[in-house]
Amino acid sequence: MQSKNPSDSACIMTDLVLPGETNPLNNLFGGELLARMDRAASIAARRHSRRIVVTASVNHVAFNRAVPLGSVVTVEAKVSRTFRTSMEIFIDVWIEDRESGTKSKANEAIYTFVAVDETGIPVAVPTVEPQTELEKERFEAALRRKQLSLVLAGKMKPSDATELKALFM
Ligand SMILES: CC(=O)SCCNC(=O)CCNC(=O)[C@H](O)C(C)(C)COP(=O)(O)OP(=O)(O)OC[C@H]1O[C@@H](n2cnc3c(N)ncnc32)[C@H](O)[C@@H]1OP(=O)(O)O
Repeated sequence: MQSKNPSDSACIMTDLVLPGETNPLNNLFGGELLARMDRAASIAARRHSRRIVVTASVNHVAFNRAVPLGSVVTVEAKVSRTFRTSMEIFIDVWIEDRESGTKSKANEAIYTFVAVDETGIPVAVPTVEPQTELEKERFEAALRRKQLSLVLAGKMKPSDATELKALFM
């Protein structure tokens, strides 16, 4: 299977924050942002694998900044690393200043998707070749994050998490 670049499958979705999508403080509701990120990430995973993909895990979400009503929000999802059947997707969320048009980072998240066949059985995906410094950094740290996610899900024994153990030794 031929390796792909993260930019080959990147998904960039830009949309407004409307009144039905906000909390009592008139900021974007967290669940709405999670759904937008899930959609963008699933498109990137599907483009990369050209398969049916399912969300296996939400590994990390940081709601660092509130996103006010009326904001123009850009959700950018890229494959950061692949394993046999799973893909780690990194999502950056940006808000656009109305007057200057400058984009500033509001939030980020990391999701894991698995490619499956028509019966839901996991299938192999192409590898990814990071190109930029940021893509390389994210690629390098992804195995650690995968092991942490598997340990937290009870799917890996902490004693088998070699990359995690290496952090503390
Ligand atoms: C329930 C919902 O509605 S959630 C929203 C939509 N998502 C879904 O419906 C997915 C439901 N879940 C599933 O279908 C299955 O659990 C699957 C396909 C995600 C995984 O199936 P499993 O039988 O666990 O398969 P398997 O053990 O082979 O794991 C497949 C891959 O997922 C990875 N994986 C599974 N769980 C996790 C996790 N919590 N974190 C990180 N990776 C994980 C495995 O490490 C493996 O990766 P690899 O092949 O790249 O090494």
